[in-house]
Amino acid sequence: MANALRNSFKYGCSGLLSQLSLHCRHGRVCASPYAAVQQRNNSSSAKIKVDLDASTGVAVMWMQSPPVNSLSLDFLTEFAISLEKLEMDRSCRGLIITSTLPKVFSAGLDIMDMYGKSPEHCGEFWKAVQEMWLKLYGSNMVTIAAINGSSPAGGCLMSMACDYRIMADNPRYSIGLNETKLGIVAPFWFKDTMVNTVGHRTTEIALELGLLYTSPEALKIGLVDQLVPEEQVLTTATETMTKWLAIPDHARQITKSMMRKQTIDKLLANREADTHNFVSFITKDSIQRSLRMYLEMLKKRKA
Ligand SMILES: CCCCCC/C=C\CC(=O)SCCNC(=O)CCNC(=O)[C@H](O)C(C)(C)COP(=O)(O)OP(=O)(O)OC[C@H]1O[C@@H](n2cnc3c(N)ncnc32)[C@H](O)[C@@H]1OP(=O)(O)O
Repeated sequence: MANALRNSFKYGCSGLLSQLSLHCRHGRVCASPYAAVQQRNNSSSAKIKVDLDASTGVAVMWMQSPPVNSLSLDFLTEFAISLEKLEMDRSCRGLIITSTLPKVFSAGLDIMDMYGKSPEHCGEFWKAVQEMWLKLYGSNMVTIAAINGSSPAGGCLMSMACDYRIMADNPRYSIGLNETKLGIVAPFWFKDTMVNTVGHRTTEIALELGLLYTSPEALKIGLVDQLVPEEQVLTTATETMTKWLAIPDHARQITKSMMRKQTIDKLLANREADTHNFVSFITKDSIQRSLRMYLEMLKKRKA
């Protein structure tokens, strides 16, 4: 199944499901009758569960991949397929992303998918990371990250790709792009997404030092938009969604596109080179050593 889904990446942004779709009025993509039948049911797969409330048009995507919702190739494949299904479903206007796991929203990219793997695997993995970001950052839906735990690196990228971020008010939870701490470098589109969120100077300091911010610090720099007690993260996201959905879709979507298109187009124009760059960087012996040391550090910290 995962292989079949992954093959859909061959078609770029318009994947397997998009081939079943028709273009509707107002440029909104809608599903074929076949796909619509599929989408009305709430779907659940191994790592992601989606609950779509037909009465409100709001879907909640639960990340449920223990121990830490790391973004593995399989996870990213399921994520992209779930997102694409919702995108094509005319009844769905809003998406809330959250985690079923205690303490962790997402630990970011799965380090095991970058460590000791072939260049072919690394290339496939990176394309899936790009696809996740392209789909989420460019989504027509209102997207809200309900961050109910730590969200480093790729988890922070996923949150920043949403329209609004609500985080649990708990100083034990952290969020940020900490790549340099692993001895790796956030690519330009991670950097651009953060610049668009918190500004150039804050991003410069954050990226060079690989800073992880506690939730109060993240609010202060604007990396998240709101802090609430942990048990209220999802309800607040649902209330916030109602406000966003009160805005006519077409006006909000065009505005979103105006704000984000340039950043998206930059990756679209450089996708191959970006993939090549990642593969040649990540497979270097020195980088592999850094990743091994980081994995050992994670294990030691636990012991
Ligand atoms: C041109 C080159 C471009 C390169 C660009 C790369 C871009 C992005 C990079 C990333 O996203 S790299 C991932 C960075 N992520 C992190 O640094 C997070 C590391 N993890 C943590 O800090 C903690 O695990 C946590 C998320 C705060 C949760 O803490 P907790 O105490 O609840 O859990 P742990 O005991 O630490 O972990 C449990 C278990 O999961 C393993 N693990 C944790 N994170 C990852 C991960 N990202 N990938 C794979 N595995 C992970 C951890 O090692 C533990 O494993 P076991 O010891 O149980 O086997």
